[in-house]
This record gives sequence, C-alpha cells and structure tokens, in this order.
Amino acid sequence: MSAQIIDGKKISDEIREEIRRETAALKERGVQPGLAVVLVGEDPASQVYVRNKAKACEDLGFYSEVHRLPAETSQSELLGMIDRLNRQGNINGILVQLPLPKHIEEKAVIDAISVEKDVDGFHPVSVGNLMIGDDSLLPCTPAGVIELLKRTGQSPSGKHAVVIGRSNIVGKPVSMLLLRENATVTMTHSRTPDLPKVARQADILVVAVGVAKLVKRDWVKPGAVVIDVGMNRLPDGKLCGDVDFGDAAEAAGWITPVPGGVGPMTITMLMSNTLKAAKRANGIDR
Ligand SMILES: Nc1nc(=O)c2c([nH]1)NC[C@@H]1CN(c3ccc(C(=O)N[C@@H](CCC(=O)O)C(=O)O)cc3)C=[N+]21
Repeated sequence: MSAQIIDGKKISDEIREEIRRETAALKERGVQPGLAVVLVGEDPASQVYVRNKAKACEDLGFYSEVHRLPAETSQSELLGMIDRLNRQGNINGILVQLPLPKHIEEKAVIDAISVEKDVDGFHPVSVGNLMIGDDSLLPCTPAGVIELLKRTGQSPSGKHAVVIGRSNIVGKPVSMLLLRENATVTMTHSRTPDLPKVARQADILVVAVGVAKLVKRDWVKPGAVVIDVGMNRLPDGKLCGDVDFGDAAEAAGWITPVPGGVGPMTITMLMSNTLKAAKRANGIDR
C-alpha cells in the first residue's frame, strides 16, 4: 500500500478540542449551545447515532435533549414538537433523525425547522444559501469532507474533483462546496457512461453512492485523494465504505478509511453548526 491514511477520528478530535475551548469561553458569557435530537421509531442504527450525538454534546459542554417518539407518532404530533423546539430559547439546533417512518412526509418536517436552528443544513433556504454562497449552516457530511481535505493540506483549489453520487444530503452539496473552494467539479452518477474512466481523471475523488466496495484501484489516478462517504453494513455486521480500501490504496496518494474517516467528522460538524447557531442567536460574531 502506498497511500497515506486520512485519520478522520484524529482530525475530528482536534476540531472538538477547538469547539470545547470556545464553548467554555461562551459559558463565561452566559451562553450554552443547546441541541435537540428527535428520533421517531426504534431503528437500531439510528439509536446508536442518536446516542453518539448526545455523548458528543455532553463531552463538549453543550446542553442537549433527546426526544424518542414511538413509530406511530403522527406527522402533526411531530410538527407540534418541532414548533415547540423552534420557540425554545435554550435550543439552538434541531436535528430530526432520518429516515422517518413512511407515514410521515420528510419534506414537511424539514421545512418546519427554523432556518436559524437547521444544524443539518437540509432546509430549502439553507440549501439555497449554500448555492448562492451566503453564510448558512452547512450540511454536516459535506462540510466534514472539505474540513478533512483542508486539514490534510489537500486544498481543493485548482484541483479536478469528481463526485460520484448526486443525493441531496451528500453528492449535490459536496459538489457545491468543492466548487466554492475553487475546484473544477464533475458530478457523476449511475447513468454516467464509463464511470471508472471519469473517476480516473480526479485529483480528488469523493464517493457517496451506497454500493459497497464499488471503487477499485483502476478507478483512481495515481496519487489522487480518495474520500469515501459510504457506510454499508456487511452481512457479518462490519461497516464498509463505497471504496475497496485495500485495492484503491494501492493507487491513491491519500485515502479515508471506513470507519474512522468521514463518519466522525459528520458528528463534529453537527457540533460546530450548533455552536455557530448559538453564537448567532446571541449576537456573537466569530
Ligand atoms: N437528520 C439526520 N442527520 C444526520 O446527520 C444523519 C441522519 N439524519 N440519519 C443517519 C445518518 C448517518 N449518520 C452518521 C453519522 C456519523 C457516523 C459515524 O460516526 N460513523 C463511525 C462509525 C460508527 C459505527 O461503528 O457504527 C465511523 O464512520 O467511523 C455514522 C453515521 C448521520 N446521519
């Protein structure tokens, strides 16, 4: 293996230390960032993520509330809870864990969250702000990808970035952020002809498709940076990314592992957004 591993856990810990310090300073001024996490239903994977988010809050000195609602909760009950959290002064960020049960319309729920408290960056106004370049709360996983690149000394500026996957939560927003960082961006997806050939042109390859081990060494330009956003649960219970790590690492210059790459950054960016929202709510500039 020739590639250097991008240690998302370590970089994430460094950023958390910065957030912890800033939070302590804010507390001196009587401000404590507060996050509300809402979970509908009992999906086991979601339970784990929600627990990790609450743990991160505690670790950084944030106030947090976790609302666990039964799977049968109606859409109007959930909207009622969001309305209360929107008006609750000690809450700066609201995260409704996705996916939601089928009888609840995700769009109605996302639209109901106040833009100032939209720490996921999923609200249409946040998405629009991202597109225009206004300073909104950025979606956590895409923001984490950019942070990983910058803190590894691999600034996207002037590079050719190829993004595989066009989802609203990763592919599209990460492409927009890369563009904002002055990369030349190619967006690809399942209908792109000869995907390996396009991928091979990338200086920075970001993969977010949800297909385990799709990307092999012949998809990777020698020396390229490979960022794996995939999170696939294998039959044996192990987590694995969209990149065949062992194989792609033979060609890549830098590569993120799964777990321990993008995942830890997602939660850290959520904390960073909550801190930012708390500062804004209290008229404190960064
Ligand atoms: N409204 C909403 N916002 C989200 O941000 C959101 C969501 N819904 N629904 C579910 C997905 C998933 N997600 C993860 C975050 C961190 C890890 C993470 O830290 N992963 C660790 C490993 C965890 C493990 O071992 O299971 C890692 O990659 O190293 C994983 C998954 C946030 N999501």
